[in-house]
Amino acid sequence: MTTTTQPLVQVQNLHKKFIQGSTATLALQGIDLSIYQGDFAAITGPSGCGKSTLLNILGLLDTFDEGSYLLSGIDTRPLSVNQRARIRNRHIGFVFQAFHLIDTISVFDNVALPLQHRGERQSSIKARVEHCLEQVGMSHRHDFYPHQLSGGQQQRVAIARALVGAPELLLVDEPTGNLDSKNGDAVMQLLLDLHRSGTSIVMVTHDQRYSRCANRHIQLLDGQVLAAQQQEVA
Ligand SMILES: Nc1ncnc2c1ncn2[C@@H]1O[C@H](COP(=O)(O)OP(=O)(O)OP(=O)(O)O)[C@@H](O)[C@H]1O
Repeated sequence: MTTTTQPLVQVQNLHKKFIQGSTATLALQGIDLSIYQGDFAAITGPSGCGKSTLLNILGLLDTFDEGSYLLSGIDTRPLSVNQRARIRNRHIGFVFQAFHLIDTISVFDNVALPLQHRGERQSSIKARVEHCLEQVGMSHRHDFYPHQLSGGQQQRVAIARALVGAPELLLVDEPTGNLDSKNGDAVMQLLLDLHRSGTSIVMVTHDQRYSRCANRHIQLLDGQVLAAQQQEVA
């Protein structure tokens, strides 16, 4: 698909430090990065290089110490906690390695949660949740509970939950990390289909097979961008 020149994500000179007791860790040390609408960007790098920290900041789940982060042109730095939560709910979908589904409610209710937080009408929630469950091939399990599903099925439901609010940006952290290769391949195929249908995706992965599926490859090392390049999709 065609990429436009409008950056969805524009990060400049981003720094993040964690203090734990007497130890300070410079997790991000001057990251510059632009993600465009229509991109599928894979972030790779050795353990501890700052991949999840960067993804959490892009998802407004964490803050940074120095630098700037514009999301769709909005300066995220001065936003209040409530404003961040609202933008997250409206513009960003998050998929985690560990799924993070709520075990005490059904598949349908898990997927509906982001729309319920928006206060949408029940009839439109129902239609949208059904559509997203259909999209990830999980309609037949809508009244199951998460613990009654396989890992691959749970990840599909988590993807449906991330998609339900029609986010501009899907952030995906090691989506296949807890899956066997068959389920991992199926989840990756689903992400590729979503990208083809117009979703912009940033994905952290350790798996080279999957990073080759992306059209941009961003390599981190020690909290810095080692290389960022366009690539032919494998
Ligand atoms: N909450 C925290 N408190 C203290 N240090 C942290 C915290 N979160 C991350 N770090 C440190 O920041 C560095 C970057 O961590 P991060 O989780 O971003 O790495 P990563 O590249 O995602 O690693 P992995 O591939 O192993 O998941 C690590 O050295 C980590 O120990």
